[in-house]
Amino acid sequence: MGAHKKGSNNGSYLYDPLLLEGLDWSSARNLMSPNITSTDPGEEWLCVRPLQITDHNKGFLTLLAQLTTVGNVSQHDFERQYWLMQRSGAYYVTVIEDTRSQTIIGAATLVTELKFIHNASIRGRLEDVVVNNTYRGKQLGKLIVLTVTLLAKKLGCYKMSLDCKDNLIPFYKSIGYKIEAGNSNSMIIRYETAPS
Ligand SMILES: CC(=O)SCCNC(=O)CCNC(=O)[C@H](O)C(C)(C)COP(=O)(O)OP(=O)(O)OC[C@H]1O[C@@H](n2cnc3c(N)ncnc32)[C@H](O)[C@@H]1OP(=O)(O)O
Repeated sequence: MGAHKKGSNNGSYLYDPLLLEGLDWSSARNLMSPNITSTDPGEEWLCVRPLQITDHNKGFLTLLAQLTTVGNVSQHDFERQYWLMQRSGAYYVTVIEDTRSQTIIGAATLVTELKFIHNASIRGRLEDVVVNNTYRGKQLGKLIVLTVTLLAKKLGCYKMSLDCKDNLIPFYKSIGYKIEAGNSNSMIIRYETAPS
């Protein structure tokens, strides 16, 4: 399946950046005004691309700290996780860089999960969505979520799902996500030994 093929990148990206070039933005045409896309994000200093190993030095973890607890993640820890993700082929961590300051200002992850069901298909999960608070309200949240959502479709996922706080339901509804009656509960067990 496409999602788990080794990309043609030389190791400098988490996944093949060419995957972001052929996304079909036609279904998102009415969801944003003006119409921005991953290849045309509206400003020449904005770049939507796969995570790179050098993003540790571009504030990627500082950005994630605006989403949740990151903890003490050294460069070594970051790089180990990066290579494990790249080797698995299932992680599509996607970022927005402000190239003027070489800072990561937005991120979202598509995690793909191989299935036996649905004709041995793939499903997608949306994870770790965040936009730097000084850049919010400019459609970059919609842009990064739609980018990985369209990528999931392109990779052949039969569905994409997410967990979010109640106050974000309108945000996700505005870009096409739905609460399915009787089928939208999220349940959890938290393990005390692991950070929350
Ligand atoms: C699956 C997950 O990862 S859920 C976790 C989501 N991430 C977070 O909660 C981290 C902190 N929050 C953020 O980083 C940002 O607020 C985001 C990513 C949720 C939204 O980023 P933004 O760049 O501000 O989004 P964008 O400008 O595209 O906003 C789109 C719309 O959603 C609305 N919206 C954005 N954030 C919120 C919010 N927290 N609550 C309610 N509505 C919101 C905006 O008002 C806007 O509406 P409009 O188009 O009618 O004006």
